[in-house]
Amino acid sequence: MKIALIAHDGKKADMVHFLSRFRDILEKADVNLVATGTTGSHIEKSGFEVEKLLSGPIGGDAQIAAMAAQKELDMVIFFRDPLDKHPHEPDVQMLMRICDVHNIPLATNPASAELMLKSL
Ligand SMILES: O=C(CO)COP(=O)(O)O
Repeated sequence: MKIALIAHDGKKADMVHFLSRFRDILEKADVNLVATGTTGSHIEKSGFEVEKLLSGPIGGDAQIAAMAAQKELDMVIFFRDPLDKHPHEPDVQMLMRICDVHNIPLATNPASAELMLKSL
């Protein structure tokens, strides 16, 4: 089982907090984590093993979308910051579209991500 993790800057602390809350579930389900670069660094610092891709604005979101299109992901958790602007918004939209095209579970906030993890 592979889960992709992405968080905009204003949501990185929320991502780390969220993963810490569900550490048990993630370990029991033998989940492999992959993340965009800066999100991945934060996650790593909190004690998780995670594969780090490029930072989002320079192609990390696109890399995650490519993995989703190739059916390499079981789930995507993307804590977006709806109150901030992002220069790579087209990549963000593309990632979400690809998840829909390939019917990959996508959570964009902690409440939905919690429901998805509890289903593991
Ligand atoms: O920009 C992002 C998502 O759109 C996240 O990228 P980083 O994890 O590298 O900050």
